Amino acid sequence: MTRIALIAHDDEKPEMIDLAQSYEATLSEFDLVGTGTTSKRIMAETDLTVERKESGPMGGDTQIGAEVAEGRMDGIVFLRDPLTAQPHEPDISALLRICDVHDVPLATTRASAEYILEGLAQDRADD
Ligand SMILES: O=C(CO)COP(=O)(O)O
Repeated sequence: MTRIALIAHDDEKPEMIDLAQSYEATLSEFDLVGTGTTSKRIMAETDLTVERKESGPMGGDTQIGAEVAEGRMDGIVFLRDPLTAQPHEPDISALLRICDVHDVPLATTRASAEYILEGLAQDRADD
């Protein structure tokens, strides 16, 4: 099953919720995983089930990066806050890097996320 990760920094969580609500039917066909607070918010505000990892600053990005390294992840939506420094910046950089290494689709904006979700849904329909 197509497995994707949903991650959003605090300022981007409203955008992530809006994306999850807009694409709820599509996302419901996927196996979803996310960082702690992002997952909790999505589950509170949609009917989606998201496997909860640790919160980002506590290692959630690293856990998701490990799944990328293991070849378990088909795509990542990571809505980053480009204007606020994060204490776990090394973890964030590592996640972006490991997606590059394994050529896993990674969206860091709403517009690119929509392309990835639609592309993965199309791949699924073609299977
Ligand atoms: O910090 C994050 C990603 O780097 C997101 O973590 P939360 O979803 O727990 O807020």
